[in-house]
Amino acid sequence: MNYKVKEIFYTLQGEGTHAGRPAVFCRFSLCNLWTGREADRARAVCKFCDTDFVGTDGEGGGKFATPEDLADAVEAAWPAGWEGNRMVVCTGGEPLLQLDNDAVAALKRRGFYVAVETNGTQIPPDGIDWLCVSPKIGADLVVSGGHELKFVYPQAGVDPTIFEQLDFGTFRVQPMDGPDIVENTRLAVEFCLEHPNWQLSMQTHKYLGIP
Ligand SMILES: C[S@@+](CC[C@H](N)C(=O)[O-])C[C@H]1O[C@@H](n2cnc3c(N)ncnc32)[C@H](O)[C@@H]1O
Ligand SMILES: Nc1nc2[nH]cc(C(=O)O)c2c(=O)[nH]1
Ligand code: SF4
Ligand SMILES: [Mg+2]
Repeated sequence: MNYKVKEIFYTLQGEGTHAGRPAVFCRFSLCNLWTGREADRARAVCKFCDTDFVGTDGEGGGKFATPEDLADAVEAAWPAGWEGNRMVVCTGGEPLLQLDNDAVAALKRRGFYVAVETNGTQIPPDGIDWLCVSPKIGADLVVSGGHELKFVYPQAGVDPTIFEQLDFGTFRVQPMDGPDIVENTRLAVEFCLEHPNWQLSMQTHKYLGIP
């Protein structure tokens, strides 16, 4: 596998259960639900993406020929001298188009807690420590369980409670960023207050002004 990676950078996990935790982000190129080109956004399955995942030209990005090369690049982004508390968030684009058993194993050999952000359309590899699934209306959800379900809300008028039958440890709504972020945040708060088995996920990095 030749891994194509847009960028690798060190920051705080901004979203979900692990918000606030230092982590290396490995953003894989490519997604199956959008080309990443603005000209294609209106006809994409996933139209609200907030991320540039095209190419390999970001900070720390590139093409990595082997799992070891990929894991070396992730390790190089972790602060020198810190053996403990290592965490990597594999995201994208859609990371599970590329992240395979060997890459997860190589990251774990370097002591990383391996978290994944996925749209749920691909079967995950073995060994993932934290699987966060963010379903997209209009795409086939093939993952039926994980640690965290994080539904961008509101989305196509769909009631998030349809996902409650799935086997996830925690259920969250995350306000859809874009022109309606203020109203979407109000709606997400209201949804949680009316469904106490759901929690709010904020994109805290956007408020903090960090990547
Ligand atoms: C850019 S995606 C990459 C990982 C994967 N393709 C996915 O969709 O889960 C990372 C996270 O950002 C969320 N996201 C993307 N665009 C968003 C937006 N406009 N507002 C809020 N969350 C968004 C996704 O749902 C996902 O949870
Ligand atoms: N700080 C920070 N936290 C994040 N959590 C999920 C992200 C993503 O793009 O997948 C993300 C991101 O882009 N930045
Ligand atoms: S599935 Fe994820 S990476 Fe792909 S377009 Fe949607 S939010 Fe962006
Ligand atoms: Mg992001």
